[in-house]
Amino acid sequence: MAQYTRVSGSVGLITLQNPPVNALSAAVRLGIGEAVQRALGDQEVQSVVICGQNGLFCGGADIREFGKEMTGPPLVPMIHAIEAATKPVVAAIEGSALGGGLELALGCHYRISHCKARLGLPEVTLGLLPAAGGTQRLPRLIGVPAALNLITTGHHVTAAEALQLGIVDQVTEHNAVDVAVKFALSVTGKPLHDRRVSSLECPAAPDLDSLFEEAMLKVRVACVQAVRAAATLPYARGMEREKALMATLFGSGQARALQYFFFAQRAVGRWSTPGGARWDTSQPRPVRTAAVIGLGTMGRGITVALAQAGLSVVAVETQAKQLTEARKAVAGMLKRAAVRRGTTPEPGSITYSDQLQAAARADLVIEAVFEDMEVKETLFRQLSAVCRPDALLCTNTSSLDVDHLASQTRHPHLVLGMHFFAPAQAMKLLEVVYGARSSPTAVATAMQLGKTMGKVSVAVGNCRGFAGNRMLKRYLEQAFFLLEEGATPEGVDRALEEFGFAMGVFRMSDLSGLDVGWRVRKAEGLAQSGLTGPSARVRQGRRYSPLGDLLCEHQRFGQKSGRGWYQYEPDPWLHRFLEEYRARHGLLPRRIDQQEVLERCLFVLINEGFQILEDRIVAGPEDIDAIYVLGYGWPRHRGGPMFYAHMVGLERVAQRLEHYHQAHPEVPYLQPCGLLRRLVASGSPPIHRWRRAIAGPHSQL
Ligand SMILES: CC(C)(COP(=O)(O)OP(=O)(O)OC[C@H]1O[C@@H](n2cnc3c(N)ncnc32)[C@H](O)[C@@H]1OP(=O)(O)O)[C@@H](O)C(=O)NCCC(=O)NCCSC(=O)C[C@@H](O)CCCCCCCCCCCCC(=O)O
Repeated sequence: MAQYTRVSGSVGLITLQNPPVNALSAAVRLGIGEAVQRALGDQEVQSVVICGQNGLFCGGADIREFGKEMTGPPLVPMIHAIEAATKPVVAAIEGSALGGGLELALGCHYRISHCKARLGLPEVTLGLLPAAGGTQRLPRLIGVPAALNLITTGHHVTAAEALQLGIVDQVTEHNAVDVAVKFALSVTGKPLHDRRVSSLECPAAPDLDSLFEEAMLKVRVACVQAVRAAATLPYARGMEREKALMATLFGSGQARALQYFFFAQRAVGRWSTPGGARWDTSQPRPVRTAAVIGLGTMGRGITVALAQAGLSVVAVETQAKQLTEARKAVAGMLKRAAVRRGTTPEPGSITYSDQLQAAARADLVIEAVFEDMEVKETLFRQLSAVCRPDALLCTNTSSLDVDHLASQTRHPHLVLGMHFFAPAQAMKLLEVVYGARSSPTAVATAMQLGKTMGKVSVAVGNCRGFAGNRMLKRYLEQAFFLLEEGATPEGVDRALEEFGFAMGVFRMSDLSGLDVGWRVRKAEGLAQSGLTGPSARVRQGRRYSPLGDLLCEHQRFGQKSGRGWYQYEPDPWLHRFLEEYRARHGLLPRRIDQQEVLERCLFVLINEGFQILEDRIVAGPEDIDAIYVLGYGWPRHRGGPMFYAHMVGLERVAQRLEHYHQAHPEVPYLQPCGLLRRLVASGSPPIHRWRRAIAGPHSQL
């Protein structure tokens, strides 16, 4: 797992070999330790170079080993042995040096980096801290302020930035290993004491105390405490502190959730459908030219996302005024993004037209017109006539029936949903919605295109609301019911925000606009005005809350109209309105605590997630978790709704749902769904076994 060779006569070359990212697994650590001993014991060898195979230095500790019993030699003494070596050791950094990978490089006496490499200590994003000396060596090398920034944010830096900060000694455009070998020859025999980072004094910085106090407020407390130890304690005591702090983090729920989510985001790429199509047997088609139809907010964002991914984009809008505004808005978005990245915008890849005919030569078309079935039906018929027969026709609908739209075209196997989240140029999530007739190639092509745009694409079956909005509906309804029963928007939002959501459900609803859901409910025949008496709160045989509809009837559409669930000016209207509403319907308000808010809103959403798994709308719990963390603001440090259910315990989730169902029998989906009950009955297997437990006719449940 680490190859040792001698090159250029006197340089021992140690190559980490653990594809795909040369993570520091037990075997790699063992291999490095043995290779270092060999190099130091070899009389012919005067200096050593450490590199990674396949152009990537090292992605850090092997995260898959966390949570299991540690085997193999530990990392910290191995890095100490490298630093203590009496022959110069040079790290040749290509690709990435992250986490333990950078800590290994910091233990070397010199670091040479390829110009395209990225370096960083991202442990904090996994709920950990850099505990292989990272919190002690980096501040000694680049000073406390810069080290604190890198360690507490987990940000990666480019090779040029690393050179400026003093993390690396040289940056090259050539083969970094060749350059490092030459460099190693040139430093043979030079004194090493000043090159051992652990022996350096932390550079003095003014007002360190207030810097630490300020950083403490930004929550990465363990990281800050570890770096403070570097600034105030001798190296050996700092290392003890680093280890003790890491031990408190290691088994924490947050660390487990963040590490789970790291792999979940990657697992969704290995998609499959109940029809048997799979990521590894389906070939994506190349997409060079894409057309976007409809240049409202979503269409503009999608145009930018496609252009930034290097595609030629044909942007079509039939209304002249909207087209002119869109052209300006897109140019502005591209300019701002280029300024942020320090590049120049390339608007040349976008052509604009007011004619659908302009989409005729596109490989793939994404429509983002008004969310109305009739409008979209007509458009799909037109696209089917105008576009190439092999063009993929995609809809950005957030809830309409993809199969129905496919049936309007001549080639239904080439029709898909590509559900972007606003703002489309920035949000990481893409739901790729396959219909009953979508071909595996079509799914693979849309999934690949999402990846090219830098998104996490999740394959989702066609159903009302797909995965994300279908679950959201249950969550929103519970929040409305809680208001009926005595809760306030502030109280519900507070509970959800303390749980970790960036925004509670009512604040989120105000931001996205209450009229959007109202329009959908009207189209579904749910929202009806003027109903009174008990029938006002029952629709289609189930409990229904018309509160959202009533707010819209009072022109309270959220932030866009200045008022929604909140008033953006002093106005006691909403609480009075709720009191009158409860009195009118004979509802006795009661005190609702935070636990009930969380259980009602979150467990019902989780229950719908289990139903979605059971319906085979998605292939596994990771899909739902990726959708909720990346698209709906579920706190990442809680791993996603399905991981949260696993952490809480399936039995408890099922029990609490049952409890609420007994209290509210008119809400059928509070009843634990079949899959959840079967998982509990089969002993609540851990989340990584659910996929297998659910799969196909051979289900173990
Ligand atoms: C490296 C990347 C930038 C590459 O990106 P790319 O897009 O090219 O590829 P993918 O991201 O798709 O990855 C490909 C593939 O590889 C898997 N993978 C990536 N990184 C790792 C990894 N580090 N470990 C394992 N597997 C990895 C990935 O999952 C993909 O496979 P899949 O099957 O899922 O498709 C990019 O991959 C990336 O950013 N990687 C993560 C980088 C990172 O976060 N590194 C930090 C790791 S944590 C770390 O290094 C900790 C160190 O500080 C050392 C700690 C020392 C511990 C000492 C402990 C002492 C304390 C005592 C504790 C007490 C214990 C007790 O009490 O029990």
